Amino acid sequence: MNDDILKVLYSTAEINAIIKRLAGEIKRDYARKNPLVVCILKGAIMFTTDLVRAIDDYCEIDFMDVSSYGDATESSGEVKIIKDLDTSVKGRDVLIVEDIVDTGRTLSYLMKLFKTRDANSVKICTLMDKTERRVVEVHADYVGTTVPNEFVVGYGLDYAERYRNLPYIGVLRPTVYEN
Ligand SMILES: O=P(O)(O)OC[C@H]1O[C@H](OP(=O)(O)OP(=O)(O)O)[C@H](O)[C@@H]1O
Ligand code: HPA
Ligand SMILES: [Mg+2]
Repeated sequence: MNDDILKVLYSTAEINAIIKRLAGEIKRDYARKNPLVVCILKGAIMFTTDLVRAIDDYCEIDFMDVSSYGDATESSGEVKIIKDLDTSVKGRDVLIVEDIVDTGRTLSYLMKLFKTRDANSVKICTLMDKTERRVVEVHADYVGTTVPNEFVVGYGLDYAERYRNLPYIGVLRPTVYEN
């Protein structure tokens, strides 16, 4: 295990089991709807690629890159679009895929944006929900698991762009970011 990881919260096998359950729910709810799956870069990259393969049914995939954390463990509060979608969401059933809901600012911003762009429906699928940290109200339709108020990394999630490639989700040793 990486020395900077205090403890593993979810192993690869546990992540896969969560994804199988979520994919089943999504496949049932979106049957014949051809949803537009929107992966929020960069954190949701691993989750999205595994989720859409587990859904194994019609869907289109697009990517949007937004950022509010920079290299910090605290959100700046301001959401910036780094890369917008290539696809129009007008009339589409949009499923936003996120790795984690923390303060809720990113998803609250995206929900409003896609509604003003006249999506037919907008739902959220998040692998993790850190409910204790919520600042802005956000309802996620599909939630993999609720996580404690600790800074987690791996399986797409970073601290200062590191640890995204760990195949598990772990709690980062606070000494890594406190110094
Ligand atoms: O609920 P919030 O407080 O808005 O936090 C959640 C968001 O923060 C992280 O992304 P980040 O902006 O760090 O960019 P990244 O995905 O490229 O790491 C994470 O991937 C979510 O997108
Ligand atoms: O716990 C977290 N880890 C990594 N990125 C994050 N963005 C919001 N919360 C987190
Ligand atoms: Mg993100």
